[in-house]
Amino acid sequence: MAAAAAVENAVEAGGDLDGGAWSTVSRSSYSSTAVGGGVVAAEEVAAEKVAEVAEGLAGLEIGDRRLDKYDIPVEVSGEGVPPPAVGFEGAGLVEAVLRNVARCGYESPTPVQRYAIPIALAGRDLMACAQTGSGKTAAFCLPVVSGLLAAGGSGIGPRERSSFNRAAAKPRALVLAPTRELAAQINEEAKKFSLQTGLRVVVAYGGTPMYNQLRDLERGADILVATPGRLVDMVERSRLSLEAIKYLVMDEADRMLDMGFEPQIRMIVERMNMPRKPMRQTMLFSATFPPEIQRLALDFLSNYIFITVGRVGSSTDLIMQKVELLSDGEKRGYLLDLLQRQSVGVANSKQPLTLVFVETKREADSLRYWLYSKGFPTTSIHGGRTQQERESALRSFKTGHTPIMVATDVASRGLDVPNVAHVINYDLPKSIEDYVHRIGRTGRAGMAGSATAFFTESDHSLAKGLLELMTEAKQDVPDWLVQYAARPHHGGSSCGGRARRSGGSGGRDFRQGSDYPDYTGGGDSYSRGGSFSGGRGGSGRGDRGGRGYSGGGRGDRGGGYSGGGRGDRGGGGGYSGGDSYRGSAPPPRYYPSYPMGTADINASGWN
Ligand SMILES: Nc1ncnc2c1ncn2[C@@H]1O[C@H](COP(=O)(O)OP(=O)(O)OP(=O)(O)O)[C@@H](O)[C@H]1O
Repeated sequence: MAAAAAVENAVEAGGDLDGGAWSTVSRSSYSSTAVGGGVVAAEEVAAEKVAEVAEGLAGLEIGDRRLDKYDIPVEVSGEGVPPPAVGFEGAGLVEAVLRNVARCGYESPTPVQRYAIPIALAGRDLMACAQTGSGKTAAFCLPVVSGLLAAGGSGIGPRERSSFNRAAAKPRALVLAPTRELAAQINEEAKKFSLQTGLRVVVAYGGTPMYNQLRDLERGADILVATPGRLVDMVERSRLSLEAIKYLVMDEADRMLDMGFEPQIRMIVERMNMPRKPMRQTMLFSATFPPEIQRLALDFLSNYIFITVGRVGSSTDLIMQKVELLSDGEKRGYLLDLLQRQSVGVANSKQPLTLVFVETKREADSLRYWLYSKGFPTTSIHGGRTQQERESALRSFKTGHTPIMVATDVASRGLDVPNVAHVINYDLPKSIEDYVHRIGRTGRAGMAGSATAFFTESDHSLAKGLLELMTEAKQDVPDWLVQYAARPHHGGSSCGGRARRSGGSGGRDFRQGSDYPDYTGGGDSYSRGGSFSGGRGGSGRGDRGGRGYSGGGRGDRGGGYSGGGRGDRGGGGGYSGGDSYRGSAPPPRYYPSYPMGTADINASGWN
């Protein structure tokens, strides 16, 4: 185990090395050990199931982009909604930004971009919910960059922030993200879209010395991308002022507003010197938006427009989802077999990029060493590693040096690693939202991907959510999952029933629920798309017909699903299905479990 760790450390240390670090343990030796070394009792696992999963993976056309897969219904609600853009040229972006869009090779906008860009350029607040990998980053970056350029000038000239006077930097746009890696990634994207515009994009996140980031800020910042903790620190040291903020964006907004981050977000937005909400423009983006979070977000938004691409929290059908019923004792053997089989038939027995999610930091390390000892080049990313180790691990994974990465939820949101072929939920997450984000690390930007979940008895409370999600994404659902979903479950920490509320009242914008008193009910609400025609009740799914799935066109949003209940949350309910809030009592707050099973957000690695 120690030897494996030493080897991997050497690899990670040289994540971007040429073959140097690898000369100690060659890739081919891994492969041959892996293939020949199926020492763990493969007979303990259902071999034919493994073969089926591996086969499915082999059949994926990973290199074949299908951006049309995102052409699914878009619903927009709110007052005075600007019409969607047809192409980037007609979206109202300034010329310099259009040039950068072309440099990125984007030919046409994805649906969330088509709708969000004109709304953002019109100066409207926005809550946008679109599937993982569907281009939300550009959907907020492009209008922000364009808007800043159109407004002219730079927020702060370098002279004002020389290291002599140490005046606080005053960015005009702030993008908040929950993890350091995601902040770094958004920073890179924003830089691409700001190329040759004169705008400066600066990033600030924890885990690294502040000194360099402060130096960078002092040189001027038009757009600041930050994690909340580091941002608060910089403001408190008077090195950063939020008084000039015109644009506030929260990426992974439901995570930013959940119990872990909400206090920091409130401090940043409400108690520092940021302009009040009608004076700034606020935009929230995520692939999932539980209604209780939508409600909470009202504090930050002003007369906003709500966009949803597909259903709130849905997953793209670019991802082939499988779920396997296992006992805890079977997991390792099954995983090993799966990994061995997925490299069979691939040139040099090379492993496709595979992300394995586990629940704890400890399990991440343990599994990483174990896989290493079995001959698989594996790295890990979790909050217990130093930032340098985390970045090195991510690099090593991206470049394929260690094509298997064991991760906790620190890697579940936002990370855009091209060509991740397979996401394995070795441990299922506590909530279906986290599941949606995790599997969304594959099947991005129109590429196909595969996701396998190891379901054990203790995941019972997630069954209903999984069933609904997989059914909606037109996946094959095993009978045992249907049975689990039908059985009542008690207690447990999962919130599987929470997330997959179907639109009992038909609306996904929670303002359309009957208990939202301030909403006039007016405004423009319309939907586009329509590829949901036919629903799912019929074709091949009749076996579940008696289970309350109404199917049938778009009515499937409102009908069949019973909602899942909130009993597991102890609050006793209030939700009766649908995204609308129906209880008369104040809503229970959304208290998700922390990614690493700790209540300390810093220790968890989320910031
Ligand atoms: N219009 C476009 N044409 C082609 N590729 C695009 C377009 N817009 C975005 N992409 C690419 O799609 C990939 C996914 O985009 P992005 O990371 O913004 O997704 P996302 O919706 O934020 O996902 P997540 O919910 O996981 O954070 C990126 O590699 C990005 O470069």
